Amino acid sequence: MTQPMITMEHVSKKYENDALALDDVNITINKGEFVFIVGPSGAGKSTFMRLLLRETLPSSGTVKVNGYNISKMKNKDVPYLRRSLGIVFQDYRLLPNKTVYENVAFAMRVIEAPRRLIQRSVISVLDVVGLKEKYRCFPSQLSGGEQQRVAIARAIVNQPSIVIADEPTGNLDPETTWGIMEIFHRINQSGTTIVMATHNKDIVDTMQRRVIAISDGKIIRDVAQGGYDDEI
Ligand SMILES: Nc1ncnc2c1ncn2[C@@H]1O[C@H](COP(=O)(O)OP(=O)(O)OP(=O)(O)O)[C@@H](O)[C@H]1O
Repeated sequence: MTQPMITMEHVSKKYENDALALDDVNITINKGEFVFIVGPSGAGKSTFMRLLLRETLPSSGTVKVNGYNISKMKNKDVPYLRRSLGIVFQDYRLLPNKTVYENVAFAMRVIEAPRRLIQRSVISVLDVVGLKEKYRCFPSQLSGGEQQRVAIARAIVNQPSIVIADEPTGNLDPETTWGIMEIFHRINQSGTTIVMATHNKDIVDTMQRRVIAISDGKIIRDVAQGGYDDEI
């Protein structure tokens, strides 16, 4: 049974300087999909991702994420939307003065999860990303790939139904990139929807998942299974 997690209907986004970043975008992303958002620099990928997080609002059209209508929802509900999403950035964004354990636990403390549940969940997700042994380390003691794995653990610890990743392997070497993609693959296998913006042709070509290509703010290709730029 298909269950829409993200829908965009006739979505356009014009910034104050009149730049048209998205132009009549229509898409549906269903539960369990793994979707790559690709396109050249300036195409509108980041704008697309920021709309999902409600970091910006559409100029027209309707964006729905996890049952929330991005334009109509109340400000007080924005934290609930964001907590229902796991978010991974290119630059990890870990808290430098907290340990690996504390960085991940923090995401559960803010929702006031019980202490026992926090302990159990943090250890479990650190195991998923292969960093259980490093729980006492600080981010500065880890490699870039390890830091990104902590960021992924933090993103999934509250069991989000959607993980949104903006260029998550952008700072990593090819070998480390594959380790990270393997983790995203496993998270997706467990039923979590994944939306990932990337410039990395190699990973898109190899993974053969849904590809949505944006150029000049328009969707120019949307294939259920494909590579970075085949058919263009
Ligand atoms: N805050 C903003 N104010 C004004 N214009 C913006 C803003 N953010 C993006 N734009 C413009 O909107 C268009 C799309 O930008 P966007 O950042 O979404 O592209 P992108 O595909 O993510 O690019 P990149 O791959 O380089 O990150 C560009 O023309 C950009 O200059």
